[in-house]
Amino acid sequence: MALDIKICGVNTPDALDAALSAGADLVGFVHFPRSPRHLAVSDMARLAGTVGGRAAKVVLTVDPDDRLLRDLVEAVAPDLLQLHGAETPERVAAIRAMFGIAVMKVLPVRTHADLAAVPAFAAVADRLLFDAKPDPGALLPGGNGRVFDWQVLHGLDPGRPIMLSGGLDPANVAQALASVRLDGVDVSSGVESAPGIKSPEKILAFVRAARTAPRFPLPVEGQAT
Ligand SMILES: O=C(O)c1ccccc1N[C@@H]1O[C@H](COP(=O)(O)O)[C@@H](O)[C@H]1O
Repeated sequence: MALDIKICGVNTPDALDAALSAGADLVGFVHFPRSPRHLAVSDMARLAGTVGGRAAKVVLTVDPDDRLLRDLVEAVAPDLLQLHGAETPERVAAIRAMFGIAVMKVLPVRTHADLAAVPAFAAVADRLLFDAKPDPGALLPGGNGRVFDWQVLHGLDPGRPIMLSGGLDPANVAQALASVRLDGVDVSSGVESAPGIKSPEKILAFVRAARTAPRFPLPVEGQAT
């Protein structure tokens, strides 16, 4: 499967240009007022309206109510809804049914025990995104630049595309892709020069590093492919 590369927290035309010209497959727009990447519905609609089919549009929300989702869906016409809160499998299924839009559920991970809910979410979500679990009381549920032990995902096969996020950057994304089987990678703070300020150079370096990385499982030396 081709690798999906998502640049998230895109909040300006320059950041969007950088992500699109670097060749990102998905661009993420955050609606979460505490985030330095937050976009109001109308600002998101304006920015997302310029994507023009060059990448999939992802709207990120945290425990959204139906009203907010309806406003975002009408204004932005996303290709994918990223649910980054404590949404239950029942809520994920309801949102998917209500809007008829693919849903990516985020699962926060620190240890193997955090994967217990994978089958329940795999049954209702189109994709799963594994992100580093934030510390209790953290201001943001994601976008914290924290890495978790990728080996926790080793051997995981939920029957849905798997994306990885959490502290990825141009320097470590190749290592992540070599470590476990992934269908996609997602980055926000690792391609910024300051919180909420995307760096075009880092975006390009991230996409290049991810595109050229050997992916798990790596070929065994001397073995025919
Ligand atoms: O980016 C944010 O501000 C954010 C706010 C609320 C929920 C999630 C958020 N970001 C997502 O978190 C992961 C990991 O980000 P990072 O690369 O470690 O900075 C990613 O999916 C972001 O889109």
